Amino acid sequence: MKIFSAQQIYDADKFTIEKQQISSDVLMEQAATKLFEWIHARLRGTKVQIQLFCGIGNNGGDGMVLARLLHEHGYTIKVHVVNYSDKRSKDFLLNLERLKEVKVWPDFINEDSDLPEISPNDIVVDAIFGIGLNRPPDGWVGNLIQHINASQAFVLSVDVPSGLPMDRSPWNPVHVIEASYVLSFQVPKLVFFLPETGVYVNEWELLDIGLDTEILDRTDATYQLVGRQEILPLYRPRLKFSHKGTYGHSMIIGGSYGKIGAVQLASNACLTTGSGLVTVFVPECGYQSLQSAIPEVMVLTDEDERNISKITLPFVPDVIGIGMGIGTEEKTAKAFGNLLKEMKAPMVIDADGLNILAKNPKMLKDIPKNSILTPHPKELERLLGKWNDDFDKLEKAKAFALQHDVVLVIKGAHTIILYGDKGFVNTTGNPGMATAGSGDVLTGMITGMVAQGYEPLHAAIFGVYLHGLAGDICASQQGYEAVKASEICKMIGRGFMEILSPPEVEDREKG
Ligand SMILES: NC(=O)C1=CN([C@@H]2O[C@H](COP(=O)(O)OP(=O)(O)OC[C@H]3O[C@@H](n4cnc5c(N)ncnc54)[C@H](O)[C@@H]3O)[C@@H](O)[C@H]2O)[C@@H](O)CC1
Ligand SMILES: Nc1ncnc2c1ncn2[C@@H]1O[C@H](COP(=O)(O)OP(=O)(O)O)[C@@H](O)[C@H]1O
Ligand SMILES: [K+]
Repeated sequence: MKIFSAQQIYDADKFTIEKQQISSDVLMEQAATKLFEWIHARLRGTKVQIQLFCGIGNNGGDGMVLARLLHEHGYTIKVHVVNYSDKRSKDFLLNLERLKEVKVWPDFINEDSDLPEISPNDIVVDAIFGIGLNRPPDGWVGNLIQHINASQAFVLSVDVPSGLPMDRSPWNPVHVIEASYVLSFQVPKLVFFLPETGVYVNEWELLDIGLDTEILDRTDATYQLVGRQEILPLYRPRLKFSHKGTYGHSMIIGGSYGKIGAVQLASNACLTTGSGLVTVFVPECGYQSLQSAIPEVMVLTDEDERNISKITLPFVPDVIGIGMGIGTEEKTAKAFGNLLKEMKAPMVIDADGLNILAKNPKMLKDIPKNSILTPHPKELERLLGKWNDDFDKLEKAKAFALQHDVVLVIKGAHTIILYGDKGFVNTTGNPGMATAGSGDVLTGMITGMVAQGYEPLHAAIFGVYLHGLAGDICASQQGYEAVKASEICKMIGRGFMEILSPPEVEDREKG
């Protein structure tokens, strides 16, 4: 699903109005009717007080229409106009008049007003700012936002949490509505998925407000949200007359004394994802444990007991997954550097493999074509240097991926895969996966997908989605805390099955 920028949303708005020959207030009425229907379906007339805080732009206009519809259906409402500017939008004014016509008189809040009382049992509708926010809210508006956040009431944000800009981090982190639920119009917004701004969005859902499908189809979005719909077409079915050679030979290189488990997790995940053959290359000390833990995996060892010092491969693998638990010893860095020079096979580079690259940037030019890098934020910072905010991070990361012609997987709650000028935002996964070794499992999985012939970008997108899905299945069975990397690995098969035939109620793509 495409993620639009604010400008693209305004353009789609304009196009729809022109093509469908409607006036902008009709679109506003449509949007607010969807909001109303959503609320009405859940409250069914419950006698709860709904306090609507409406700005003076079109987000506030949506709030005005919603207030009228709620009033007409007998709900108890209180309407506040947050009067932060005298540049009121045309449709806000129109709908303010329509609200007065049904005898609802909003109170106007300005700099000098007392903060309205909000009970924890109230429902707050936040329609102060939408995607038009382009400068910091005034101090008193910020205070009102803090007051709403402190109320413990359920806060339903219209389109986006007020105070959240669409293209940068907030000016003041406490002057943003902490939404219990966001009902967002038509398309998801990138801010919902980034660590600095996603925290304001507890849950979100899209409302189809009837923007024209032609413009939605035609608009080229930089970022896409990846759900099952995007994953299913990438799936490569196993063929009846295939054999293990059909699905590639993966090489997993990593480990050091005390960190052989990382290789065990990665190679097991690689096999479980479907790689036909898997060989690992580890320091001598890893031999026994690997041979006894995973009988399906073949083991090659370095001449060094504790660290990788010289990588000699007796065959050319289809893909190499490298870096987990490998350490950053000088001899290891050298061995890795030589491998990069000699090897043409694509690589999936993780963990200390990335740290070695960050310390030795000259090695970057030797990364084989079609390779994938899987940093977590700290590893990414070592590669890129510091960034100002999440948007700056994405720009810098995109430039890095382009310059070195790699697929860059930025791991996190919503892992983002960057390639060329495009980004793919993952929707699966959960905080249970913040656990030792879950990244090693991911590296093994992506390696296994490349081995089977998935294009590198598809291997990364599919692998990340499947990894999160396996983690979600684990969490659904035993709760977040008990999720362990080895358990994620055990659920890979179930993950595939769920992609191919999902359970009846599918709600994983919600925020
Ligand atoms: N296609 C869509 O998605 C539709 C969007 N609509 C609504 O329209 C909203 C956007 O409306 P607007 O463009 O009017 O913008 P907002 O309602 O977000 O903001 C109001 C206006 O205040 C000004 N402003 C920005 N930051 C300010 C600040 N810190 N202090 C004071 N003034 C500030 C801006 O000039 C802006 O136009 C959307 O979020 C959505 O709620 C709907 O009405 C209908 C269709
Ligand atoms: N809060 C979270 N929500 C969803 N996924 C998460 C969360 N925390 C971590 N993950 C996922 O778990 C993995 C952690 O990887 P990493 O930090 O490299 O772990 P390790 O080094 O222990 O293997 C990544 O794929 C990341 O996306
Ligand atoms: K809002």
